[in-house]
Amino acid sequence: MGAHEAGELHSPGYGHVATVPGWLRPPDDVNDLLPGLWAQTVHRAGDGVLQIGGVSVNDLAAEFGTPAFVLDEADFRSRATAFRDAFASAFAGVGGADVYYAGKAFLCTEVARWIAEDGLFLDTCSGGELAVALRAGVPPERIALHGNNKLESEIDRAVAAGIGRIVIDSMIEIERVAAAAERHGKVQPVFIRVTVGVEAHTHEYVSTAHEDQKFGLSLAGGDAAQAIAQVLAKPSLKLLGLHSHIGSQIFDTQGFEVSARRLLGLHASVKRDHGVELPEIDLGGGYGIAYTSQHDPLEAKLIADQLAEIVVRECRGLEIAVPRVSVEPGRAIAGPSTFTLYQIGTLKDVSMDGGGVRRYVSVDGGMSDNIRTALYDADYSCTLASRVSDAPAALSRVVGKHCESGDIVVRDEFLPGDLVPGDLLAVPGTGAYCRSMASQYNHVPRPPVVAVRDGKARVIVRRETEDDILALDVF
Ligand SMILES: Cc1ncc(COP(=O)(O)O)c(C=O)c1O
Ligand SMILES: N[C@@H](CCCC[NH3+])C(=O)O
Repeated sequence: MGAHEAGELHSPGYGHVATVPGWLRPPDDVNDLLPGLWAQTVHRAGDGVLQIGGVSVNDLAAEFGTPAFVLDEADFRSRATAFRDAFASAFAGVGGADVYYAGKAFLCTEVARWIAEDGLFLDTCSGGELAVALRAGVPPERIALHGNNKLESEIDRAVAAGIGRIVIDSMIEIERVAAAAERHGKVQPVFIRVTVGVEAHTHEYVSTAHEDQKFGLSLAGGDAAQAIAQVLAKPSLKLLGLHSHIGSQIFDTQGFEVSARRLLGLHASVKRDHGVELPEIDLGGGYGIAYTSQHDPLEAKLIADQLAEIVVRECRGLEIAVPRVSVEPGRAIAGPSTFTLYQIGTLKDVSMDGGGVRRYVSVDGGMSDNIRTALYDADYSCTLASRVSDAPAALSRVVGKHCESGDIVVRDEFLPGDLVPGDLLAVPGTGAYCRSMASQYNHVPRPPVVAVRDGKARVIVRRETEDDILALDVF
């Protein structure tokens, strides 16, 4: 099957004509797994059935039901340790570096344990995430707390637990954290989140360092400098460093370079203006992953080496010592580790406005387990997982079971033309910001997370039940 003109594609054998993105091409073999999108152990076994961690998806569906998030433990942990090692080696001999896994991407007690066992740190951004981290036994000094509106109760709990850093996000919060530290008779280590004025090349909703948004204290407007002076004047706070996170799903280091340069400039001014050499700096997370063939992510080693080069060069120019650097990758560790396993319920060929027919493949989940397509126009890909097929590919749209026409999981994909109800579909790259952003919309219970390793599967987040949902109602 050859490539067609961008924009209009014909699905041989089915007469489907559909407008699709220019980058989408019919595959040579519809059973092929696109490289770079799947967790490391995923492949088709001899019988054609998708396997992960040595377990067949048909067995997983039979034992755990669908929809389910299926997580390759070895993949998750090897990405985490790859970041740990890449940053340790890139910053060895200069200031050193720490990797904070951003738990907002996906967090549960078991994952928090892996993070601690594997020698990473953990970035939390709510009382709930902090509770998971503490229950998992993550050493408090290895935990960070973020958030633009941390509740006083969250601040209190974090200070009481002795967490390693609270990232201050507003002037008001300086007083709140200082008061909590005084109450507990402690000196709380803090960072200040700085808005460095960078327009990250990503979706507006996940871009976080331009001026007109809710996070951080402005560098250009002088709020950051004012916050630094106020924090330094508080005996119950210890300013460890400055923080910047420019956004998420970013593929080039340009934005990080501008951000690091501005942050280090401010860092140097603290020494000049206050005579204080801050020991650390935090460059945030945001490294992109591949959801489709159009994405080309950077390897952890390349990211670490490039950031080290930028930081060392800037520090040399500013004639300051290289501070200890931390980064906060979430998506790049969790995202590729997981696919969502769905069962097909209905199939429908629908006439399109401009002529032609589009095949709608409805699955047993949808926008309640993956809101990213509706929220950010995110692109995903998918494959028939429970068998192989030699039927010609049909241009298809995978949709959920919710009460909205925007309930789309995979906007455009070539799937075998002979799909039937009961077939299983797998959508890769759903380890980050899918389970963590899941809802109970339409009272659809949230799927479990099943971790697979060395031929064994176990539930690490159980499936929600209708009883869980009913139990919330007071009547
Ligand atoms: C402060 C902070 N750190 C880290 C992250 C993790 O980002 P990502 O999952 O894109 O690496 C985020 C989310 O964008 C964030 O807001
Ligand atoms: N939830 C976003 C990322 C937000 C990152 C958190 N600051 C996404 O799915 O892309």
